[in-house]
Amino acid sequence: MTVPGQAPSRPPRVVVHPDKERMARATAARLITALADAQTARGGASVVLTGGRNGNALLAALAQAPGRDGVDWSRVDLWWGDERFLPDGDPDRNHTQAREAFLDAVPLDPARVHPMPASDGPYGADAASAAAAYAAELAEAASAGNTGNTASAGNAGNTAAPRVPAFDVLLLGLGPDTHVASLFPGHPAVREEERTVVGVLEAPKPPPTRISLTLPALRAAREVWLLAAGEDKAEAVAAALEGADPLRTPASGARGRERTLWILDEAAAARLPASARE
Ligand SMILES: O=C(O)[C@H](O)[C@@H](O)[C@H](O)[C@H](O)COP(=O)(O)O
Repeated sequence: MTVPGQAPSRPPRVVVHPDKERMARATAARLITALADAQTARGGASVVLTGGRNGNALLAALAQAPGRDGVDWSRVDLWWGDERFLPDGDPDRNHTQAREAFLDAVPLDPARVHPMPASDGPYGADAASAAAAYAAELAEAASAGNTGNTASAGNAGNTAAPRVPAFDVLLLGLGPDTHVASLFPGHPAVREEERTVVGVLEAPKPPPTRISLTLPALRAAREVWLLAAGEDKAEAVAAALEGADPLRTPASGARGRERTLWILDEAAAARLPASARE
């Protein structure tokens, strides 16, 4: 039995594209189809965006995609899996980069765009309070059921567990150290089982202060798509797909309730056995 909020037993699937440009274009088409299907089934759709080069390349491809009007963007909720805790508009913020790549290209409903707080916002430099505020925003959306579906996150069986929407698609980039979102190997955030969003201090990837969804929150998504391109990711991809301990290999703990999809280019797939590919 699959317990909401816990890793399901269905194994991840792997798709490999010839190079990172074609990977971005194909993933944009795949995302358009997934969101249009979600809208047909449930009225709205929700997607969790990721920072990093592959996440931004996907958004740029989405802005250019011929089929993008197949989605009613005014009925899409956009969330973020993590954020670099910097002032609003800082060029290194994931929100700023997403805005430049995509957000201004489609008719989104501003009320359904949910950036994580900035370090010059109401919580000042207090990343923990900013994270708690984002957790509250997620919980409110979950209880309002604004995507028509919600899921528990946190300790299974605990009815007081925090909740997040059952995101239709949650996107994650992959670090060479196997981090996803801002969950770095061995860091306290990767051990979090109760809270859905945490402040992350002393991250090994700059900037050091970040906000991140936790593994239980990531696992509330219907579908988790992990994006990796380049040979520097090949070892991390192989380790995560071998099912290594998520405390040391956070990517292996990122599973969707219905599907986990690894989307790779040839270079990132180089260390996988042929049997691991679709
Ligand atoms: O804000 C961030 O830095 C990220 O969300 C981070 O988890 C990123 O996705 C990976 O480090 C992969 O980044 P690349 O795609 O640039 O390799």
